[in-house]
Amino acid sequence: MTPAEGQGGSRLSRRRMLGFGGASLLVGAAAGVGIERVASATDDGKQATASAIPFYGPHQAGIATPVQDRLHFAAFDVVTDDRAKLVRMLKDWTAAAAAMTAGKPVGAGAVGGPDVSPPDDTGEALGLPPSRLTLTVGFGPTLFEKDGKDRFGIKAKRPAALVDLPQFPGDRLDPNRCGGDIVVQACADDPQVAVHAIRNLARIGFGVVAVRWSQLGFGKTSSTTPDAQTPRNMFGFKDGTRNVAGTETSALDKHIWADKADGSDWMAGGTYLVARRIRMHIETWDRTSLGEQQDVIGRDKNEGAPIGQKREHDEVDLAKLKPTAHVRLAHPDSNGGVRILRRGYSFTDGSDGLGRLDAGLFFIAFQRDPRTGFIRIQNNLATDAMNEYIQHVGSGVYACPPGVREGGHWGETLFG
Ligand SMILES: C=CC1=C(C)c2cc3[nH]c(cc4nc(cc5[nH]c(cc1n2)c(C)c5CCC(=O)O)C(CCC(=O)O)=C4C)c(C)c3C=C
Ligand SMILES: [Fe+2]
Repeated sequence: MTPAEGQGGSRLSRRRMLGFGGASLLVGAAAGVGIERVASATDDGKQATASAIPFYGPHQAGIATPVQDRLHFAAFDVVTDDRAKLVRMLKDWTAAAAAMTAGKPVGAGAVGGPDVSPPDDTGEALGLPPSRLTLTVGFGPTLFEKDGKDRFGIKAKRPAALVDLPQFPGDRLDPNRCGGDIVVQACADDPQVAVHAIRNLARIGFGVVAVRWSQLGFGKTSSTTPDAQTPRNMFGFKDGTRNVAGTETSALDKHIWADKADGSDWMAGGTYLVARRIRMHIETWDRTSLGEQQDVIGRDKNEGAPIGQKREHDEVDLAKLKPTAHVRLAHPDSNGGVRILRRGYSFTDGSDGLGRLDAGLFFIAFQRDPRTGFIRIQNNLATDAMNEYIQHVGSGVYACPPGVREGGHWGETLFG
């Protein structure tokens, strides 16, 4: 396997057609058509090019990147014990991810190939711009060891920070919405682009991985761009006011990016992702008075200002908030100064059979170490007044490796 094979989308696809879906004939012609279509699709409008987020770099995109409108988050189980097959798939995923984030189809494309084989790309993103698609990969604790078995010879490389999350008071976790060996976070401004990306990765991974659970999200509940208008969550409050901004380089280095000094060389430049599916009891909240809602959050509902202040971005005066206010308990000053980068989305999956909206927050946070980040804060939230209105029902923790260099692939620092 040469580096070029591992990286170049079209060259890789020509050799790996079977892996992408069975097409192996007339590949040169098919690839030609695919590339031409890509060119016309992206040349049509300047916006298409402008809306591509670079895939390669020192850190993975989709973390400090300005938050996109939509999410498709998928956790996969690895269904083989064959390390070579897993690495092969990660290389194929990388080539596909690099293509899709640039607005190009997977492999030889969706059309123009041989009639007798399924196309490399499923086609629903044909003609759509990149839509700022980012694909971010993470590795769960079970990739390193599952049922006492070191399936891929990487047990010794499990970072100390990749701890299993403890059971928190009030958790009602559904095992079918927890864990996973590998996770992919797809974010884009167009839901079709995000869904297309996950669908094609799942298809490429057939026989190596299987989707364990997934989550769609809309209405971002965080901001990594403080100048932009802060979005609102399903409780109607501005969410993401105080977050780590993508431009805060020193805060990112201190609180988000892992370092060699943390003990795992292969994770330097990476980070740890904690995901929680949090059901919000909307009907109960909607019967709660405005004053009580504001006391629960610790901010006013209109402006988003901290209680006792006037403007959204005014400093929080913790003493002015109720001791059980969410913002007071989550604030860095209540948690040893730690900061996390929140990147969650709202979800609604219709109603729950009892007439209640099945809705909530798909909480995603990136941090340098979950022990001092999410776990510390979540423990402090044990007395949060908001707990009466929410329930954690899904969970996962994953090590997100550093970004991919051109010619490299996802998992290179771990498996290389
Ligand atoms: C363990 C971490 C956190 C969980 C879980 C969590 C759930 C959660 N949060 C809201 C709504 C808001 N959170 C806000 C601020 C905020 N929340 C966390 C952490 C968790 N939230 C932090 C670290 C902060 C920032 C604290 C600070 O520095 O001031 C806010 C206020 C606006 C903002 O600053 O973003 C809201 C609103 C919900 C609804 C929820 C679970 C469903
Ligand atoms: Fe919060």
